[in-house]
Amino acid sequence: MDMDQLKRQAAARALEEVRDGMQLGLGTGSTAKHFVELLGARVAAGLNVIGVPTSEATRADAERCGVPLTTLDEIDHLDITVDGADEIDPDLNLIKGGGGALLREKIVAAASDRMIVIADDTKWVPTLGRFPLPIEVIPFGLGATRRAIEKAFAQCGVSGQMAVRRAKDGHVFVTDGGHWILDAQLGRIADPAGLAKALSVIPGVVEHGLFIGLASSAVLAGGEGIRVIERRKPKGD
Ligand SMILES: O=C[C@H](O)[C@H](O)[C@H](O)COP(=O)(O)O
Repeated sequence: MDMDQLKRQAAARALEEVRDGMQLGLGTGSTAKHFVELLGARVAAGLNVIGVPTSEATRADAERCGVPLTTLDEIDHLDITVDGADEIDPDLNLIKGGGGALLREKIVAAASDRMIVIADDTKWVPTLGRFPLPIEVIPFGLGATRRAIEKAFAQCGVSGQMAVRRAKDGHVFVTDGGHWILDAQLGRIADPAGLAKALSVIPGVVEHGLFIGLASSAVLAGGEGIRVIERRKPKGD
């Protein structure tokens, strides 16, 4: 079975958790796109839900698939967010942002009662850090922000190359919020919660791709079937 089929299977399993009347966060990326498509088919068949997209790409997909949309200004909470991830560790801490949507994804996940992460099982890692950590930054004063990030890395016992993300055409990648992304090749992040805290207080850092204590469960699709892993600690811990 190819990777895309596995992603679709994970998305289909998460869809089983969706009930009529729910308010949903709609993730971004190739796996979340499957969820939006499958959800659209259920909406066409009469399911009544409303979604908040985590990117302009997902907004376009949801509109194409006929999923009704709203915003976090119009509703006060979400029942479930379904989103992909770049890495998932056994505590269900995540690295996200490979597609550049980490800021809106984190806002939406934090506003949700539950976050279900959907992925093929290659995303499951014993320790986060193999995937470059995306850090969304304000272009102004980037040199100072980089130095502060490097200091935070040293304090947290990690190090590695950091580069401004570029789009395929060579131009600097600009997020939906108008910011830039630094991708940091850290290799192994022994204390993701500590690093998340250290990065969050740096002026110029808008958000980072460490999602700590936000995922409630992970649906992992692999050659041997689907595994659902529930988070042991309560949300927010
Ligand atoms: O910014 C992008 C998101 O965090 C994605 O959820 C993440 O990159 C995983 O994407 P994919 O399902 O395409 O591997």
